[in-house]
Amino acid sequence: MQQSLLEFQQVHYTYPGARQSALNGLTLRIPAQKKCALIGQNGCGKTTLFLLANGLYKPHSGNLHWQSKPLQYDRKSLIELRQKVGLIFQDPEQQLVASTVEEDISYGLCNLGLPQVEIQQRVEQALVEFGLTELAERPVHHLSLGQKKRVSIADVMVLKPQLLLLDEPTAYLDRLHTRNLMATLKKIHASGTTILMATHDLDLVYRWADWLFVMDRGKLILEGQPQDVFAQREILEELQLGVPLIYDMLFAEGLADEGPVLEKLRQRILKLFRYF
Ligand SMILES: Nc1ncnc2c1ncn2[C@@H]1O[C@H](COP(=O)(O)OP(=O)(O)OP(=O)(O)O)[C@@H](O)[C@H]1O
Repeated sequence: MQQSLLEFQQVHYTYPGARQSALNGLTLRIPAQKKCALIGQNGCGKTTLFLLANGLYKPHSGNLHWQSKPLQYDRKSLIELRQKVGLIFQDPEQQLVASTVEEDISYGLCNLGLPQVEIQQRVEQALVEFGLTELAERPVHHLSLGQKKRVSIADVMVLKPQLLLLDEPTAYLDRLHTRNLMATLKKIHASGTTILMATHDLDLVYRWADWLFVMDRGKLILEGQPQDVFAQREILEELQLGVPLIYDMLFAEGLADEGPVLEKLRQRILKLFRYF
């Protein structure tokens, strides 16, 4: 069995004052080294899962394990956990805290109390890696959304997390910025980081992910390789999620069971989107 980084076991979480649970017995393992996608209707609990994954919230019942060890919620353990699990919010405004790009990227490192020389080195490296050198002195509120997104990724990646969580990272991004973001994620994954991305873009899931989770009403409903999950069209239609365009076309042409046809098309699509 593949090693898991983070595991949810029968996790329940209900927001204060809410009548229904946001997570309702969620059991899910995030496999190490994978590019995982998480899909589900609005309100099914994706963001809540992320907030529990990096210890911002604590389960009301059930457990979370990091590399088979139960999460601890004392201050020191949470600081350690947040170094290992980086969370990028959908809206970068929620994440940017300092006045300039450079200060923003150094913020998390300063909180760790690292020596100034190391902070400087890591910030400079992150500025180069994420194409932000020319924006280093710029006030963060003067940046475009795509640039803010890059800064928010740099803020998290400078801490060298093992697991990167992205909540709808392509929301509000145009085609060019989506492409740039996916190229950045490719590099991040190649450097050994496991990624879990929540998204509503099924075509992107099909092209990018190598493992897919489907949630409904606070629970995991399906998981597997995207092609196996998307083949379960009836369940996905029942959940009102649909399937990627390629599956829609194949089903319409009655070719969905033609494994070789599907594989040929898959290879063609992956070739067209090599940067993914
Ligand atoms: N701060 C909050 N207080 C009360 N209820 C909340 C709060 N945040 C989320 N919820 C509820 O918890 C449930 C899960 O919400 P969550 O944001 O995790 O869903 P999601 O799958 O991320 O949705 P989306 O796709 O719209 O981002 C929803 O019913 C939502 O209304």
